[in-house]
Amino acid sequence: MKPTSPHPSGPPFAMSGGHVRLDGREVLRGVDLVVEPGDLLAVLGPNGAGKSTLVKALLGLRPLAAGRTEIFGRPAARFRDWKRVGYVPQRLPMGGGVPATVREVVASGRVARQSRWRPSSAADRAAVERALDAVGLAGRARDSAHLLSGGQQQRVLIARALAGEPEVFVMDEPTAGVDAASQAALAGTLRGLAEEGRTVVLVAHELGPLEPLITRTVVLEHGRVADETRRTAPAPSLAATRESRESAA
Ligand SMILES: Nc1ncnc2c1ncn2[C@@H]1O[C@H](COP(=O)(O)OP(=O)(O)OP(=O)(O)O)[C@@H](O)[C@H]1O
Repeated sequence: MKPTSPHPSGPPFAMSGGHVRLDGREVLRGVDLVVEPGDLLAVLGPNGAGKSTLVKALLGLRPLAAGRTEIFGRPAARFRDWKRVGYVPQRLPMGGGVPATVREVVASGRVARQSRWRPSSAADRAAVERALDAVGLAGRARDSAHLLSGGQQQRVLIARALAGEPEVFVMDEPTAGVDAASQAALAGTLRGLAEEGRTVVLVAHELGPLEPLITRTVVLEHGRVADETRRTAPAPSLAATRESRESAA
């Protein structure tokens, strides 16, 4: 994987005063959150607190009723550089379409890097194989993804995001209903991402084996940030980046 961009145009995510209304109910109620490069941030909180809504809003998948949110310095609605962001949804969308193999699902993570003018290359194929290896599914690459266990399907989704080699990962409950082997595989993957200085935002009920890797937690309750803890300082170079940005603001 390539290292994190040395010239980020802004923090991976910055939300200020974020409100989201769903079915007439305020589900997020004035959230301020800046995700710094290199953060391994866990969004915690009880059922219905708004955790999934927060990460979807950070990605621009839930429009804000008030406030603003930016991805790498651009308003989420106008952000286009999706190869910088990898999203791991809660579960594999299994429609009635043709069953895809594990490799095909993972290869779809390269789409933001391809175009009509630049079809699949050796680099794309190598990234897909690395991602399959990283989650321990290289031996299942030809299997139908929908025949795998819930934990293995979760690993396929993580591999799909890894294959895109983004700078920042957003994972919605990657540990929910996942077997111990898949949780351990995820912890190993996160350790590798942390060592590379990648940024991860993940939603979780319980951290389990991920606990020692998390550098920062945000606890949501009733759509507000009820508690925020930084466990580890960001790397000095990243802290310096933030200071210079703050002094420029
Ligand atoms: N599409 C939707 N339309 C209407 N209400 C929604 C929608 N999605 C979520 N909600 C409601 O918004 C609230 C927050 O939901 P959200 O999924 O963000 O919470 P959460 O903290 O992720 O919960 P969980 O831990 O159970 O996944 C809940 O009360 C939920 O019922």
